Amino acid sequence: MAAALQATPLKTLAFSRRRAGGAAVRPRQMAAFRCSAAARSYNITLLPGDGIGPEVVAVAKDVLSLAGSLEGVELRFQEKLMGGSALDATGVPLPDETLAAARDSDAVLLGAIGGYKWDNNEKHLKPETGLLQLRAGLRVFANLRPASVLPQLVDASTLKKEVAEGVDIMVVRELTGGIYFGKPRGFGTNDNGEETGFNTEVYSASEIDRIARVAFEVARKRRGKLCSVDKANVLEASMLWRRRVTALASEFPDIELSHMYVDNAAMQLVRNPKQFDTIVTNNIFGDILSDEASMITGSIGMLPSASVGESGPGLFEPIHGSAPDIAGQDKANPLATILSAAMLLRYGLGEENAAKRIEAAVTETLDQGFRTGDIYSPGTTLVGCKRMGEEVLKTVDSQKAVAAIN
Ligand SMILES: NC(=O)c1ccc[n+]([C@@H]2O[C@H](COP(=O)([O-])OP(=O)(O)OC[C@H]3O[C@@H](n4cnc5c(N)ncnc54)[C@H](O)[C@@H]3O)[C@@H](O)[C@H]2O)c1
Ligand SMILES: CC(C)[C@H](C(=O)O)[C@@H](O)C(=O)O
Ligand SMILES: [Mg+2]
Repeated sequence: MAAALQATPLKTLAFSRRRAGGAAVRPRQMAAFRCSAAARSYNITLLPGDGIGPEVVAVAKDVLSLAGSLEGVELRFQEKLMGGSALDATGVPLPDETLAAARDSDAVLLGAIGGYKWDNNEKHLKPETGLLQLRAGLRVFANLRPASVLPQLVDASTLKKEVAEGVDIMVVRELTGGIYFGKPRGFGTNDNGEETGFNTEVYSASEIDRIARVAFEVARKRRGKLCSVDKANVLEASMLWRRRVTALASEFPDIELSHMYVDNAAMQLVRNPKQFDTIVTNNIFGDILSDEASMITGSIGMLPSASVGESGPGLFEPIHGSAPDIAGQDKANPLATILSAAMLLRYGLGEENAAKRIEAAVTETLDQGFRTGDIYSPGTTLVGCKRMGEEVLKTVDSQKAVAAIN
């Protein structure tokens, strides 16, 4: 396992805006092989999805493309159906063709899926089921969700300035196990003849070990603190989780490991978020806590994510959903998707300089005062999704972006 980790981007996962840079990044071996003939060139599968997904992916694609070309990287894009739009066109939320294209590419950028129209579909015909199938199909078990409060956005946080300022958390969420995938699940009838619905939270020791190892490695490249979040006072799956994580700690003596129950963690995140560095947790707790952490940073529209496995392409997506309430109105904040594109370059392709260009362009655009509605505060300039994208595009080649590389 340790050897396998070294041959993959997992070894390099240590995203922190403050500490970004300098880390040796190994691109996918296949990607490196493919690009040996020409300059560096990669195949990217775009899955715009539903709602605001196509709006934010269109903007992020342009930024990704420009940052790549400025660094001598050719990115070839192919767009595939996914989620509700795939259901409408093909009858399934993840067509075989989409999964095959994703598997065969060097990295995948997803917008978001879902919407009112499909909310009452049967489970196998839900857009969300397609997303779970995609994550499982790509075997991307480690989901990194960085929540950092940028100085420009302290005022957008719902927390007091002194609480939010300087927060820099990495949530490492297990993504292909737990209650999302456990069996048995379904609907039934109890002894009273009443209808029931049930799911199973189940983790094997090896599933826990592999995500915990990733988290220890991530913590090692950050501030050396790892908090494992569980519900070991009640749930057997969490009891095993805590035992395995504790046992692994002896391999990482330099990491300060702590454990916290998830209900307390939810409370501590808004009481004193600065106490956290790296958090490792299961699939469902990670889903919930990362949405909560996103609000500390100002908006869910700011949080990117990277999902990676032991081999194969990574999946990069904002943590937010399809936001049907604002879809089609050019109101969505594209920065989470743009920052996901930066994670794609760094962790998916090993193109650190292009990633830094994008991150610098985002901070520069915020410095210039441009804000979408979700992060707006008085004195700043309110813009829509497209305009925000244009402003970021203009700064990908700015002096600040170039300085970020050198
Ligand atoms: N990865 C995904 O594709 C994903 C993630 C979460 C939810 N979903 C799906 O999305 C649909 C809507 O779910 P939801 O409403 O619970 O969550 P959501 O994240 O779509 O929206 C929650 C709130 O945040 C706002 N918001 C989200 N992203 C934003 C952005 N980029 N800019 C500005 N505001 C933003 C929305 O307007 C809404 O008020 C559901 O079908 C759900 O299953 C998909
Ligand atoms: C849409 C849903 C399946 C998904 C999840 O629960 O993982 C979403 O909430 C997310 O955070 O990516
Ligand atoms: Mg979620």
